[in-house]
Amino acid sequence: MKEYILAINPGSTSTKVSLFNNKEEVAARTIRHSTEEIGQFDGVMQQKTFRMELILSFLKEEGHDVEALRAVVGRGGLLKPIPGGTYLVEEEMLKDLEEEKYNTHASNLGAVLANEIAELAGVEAFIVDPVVVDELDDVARISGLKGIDRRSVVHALNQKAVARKVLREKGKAYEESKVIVAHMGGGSSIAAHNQGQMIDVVNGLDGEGPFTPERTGGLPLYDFAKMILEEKLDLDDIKKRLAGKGGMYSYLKEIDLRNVVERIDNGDEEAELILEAMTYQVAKAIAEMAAVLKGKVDLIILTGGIAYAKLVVELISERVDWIAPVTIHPGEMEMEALYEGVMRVLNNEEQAKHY
Ligand SMILES: Nc1ncnc2c1ncn2[C@@H]1O[C@H](COP(=O)(O)OP(=O)(O)OP(=O)(O)O)[C@@H](O)[C@H]1O
Ligand SMILES: CCCC(=O)O
Repeated sequence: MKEYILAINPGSTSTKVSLFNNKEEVAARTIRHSTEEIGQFDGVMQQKTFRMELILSFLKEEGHDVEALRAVVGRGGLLKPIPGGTYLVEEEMLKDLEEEKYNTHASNLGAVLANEIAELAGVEAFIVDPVVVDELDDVARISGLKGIDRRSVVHALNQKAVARKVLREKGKAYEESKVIVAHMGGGSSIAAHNQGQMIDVVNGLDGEGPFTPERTGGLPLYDFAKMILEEKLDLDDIKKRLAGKGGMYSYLKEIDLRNVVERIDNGDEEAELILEAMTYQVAKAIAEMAAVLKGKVDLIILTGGIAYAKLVVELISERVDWIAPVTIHPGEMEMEALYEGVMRVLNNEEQAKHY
């Protein structure tokens, strides 16, 4: 009987898979990929077969066959700007992802892998709240240079799921609240949620806002332009410098924040300064979003893997808790949010959207 939902969340260093049945996560695995494993591929799309085989092995080892799947859902990637919701994976979407029309990102594989497995199972594939969910106010799109618009690239899936959960626990509705969510992981995004709409976001992928373990965030533009010319960097070099080899890694050769905290505990002053700078920049981005919400902020929520670090939470909170109370929700709820998104469609509470 077709009863299971398979959720697939491809990240830069891992593929997370979960199997759900009847509101229960019956099996889950985070398959880690070493730098060597990933390094043998030219790009993200070339990793499709490699990751697909790992997902099929997961299913087999958990004692399930693709025939048992009722639907497959993947984390949505860099697509054209679209409203939030659950989308059917369709040809045009796959084409944009496979051609990397809107840039490269591990999550681009979400729809592609979901589609491959759904085809084997003879069922439909979906994505939910992809990273390009666009609810920006028009004023937020203006960059300051005609010809370049700001765009919404944001951990929409986790930001919205966490905001809904935290607010529900406080007896408030997401659609009636004004919150700032800072997702801090390998990448970071900070968004102003105005009664259910992310009306502005600090988009770390495009080089805005705070640096992260591996990304630069915003840079002094003139000096970066000089660096490009002096070092004769091509577009691939620039992308790597901005995401992958930027941020904390460029100073400390470290992307695992736990190791940085350990270095600080052992008296490493450079590590202490860099960590303080990262939290300082996150705090500034939160305050920027407070201005977007005209100072009327019900809650600030810190989430993502980095929110597990007590020191980070303390350093950010002491700079922003004058704006609104700070709540933490470490880690992410992405797998659960993918499942819930699909079930809303399968239960006819919502219509699947077309790309
Ligand atoms: N318990 C912890 N204490 C401190 N830092 C942690 C902890 N767990 C994870 N991190 C840090 O969080 C970062 C990764 O966060 P996360 O797992 O959210 O990222 P990701 O899923 O790879 O990327 P993204 O969140 O951008 O999708 C790493 O720097 C990691 O060291
Ligand atoms: C929000 C997804 C893009 C990123 O990794 O920052």
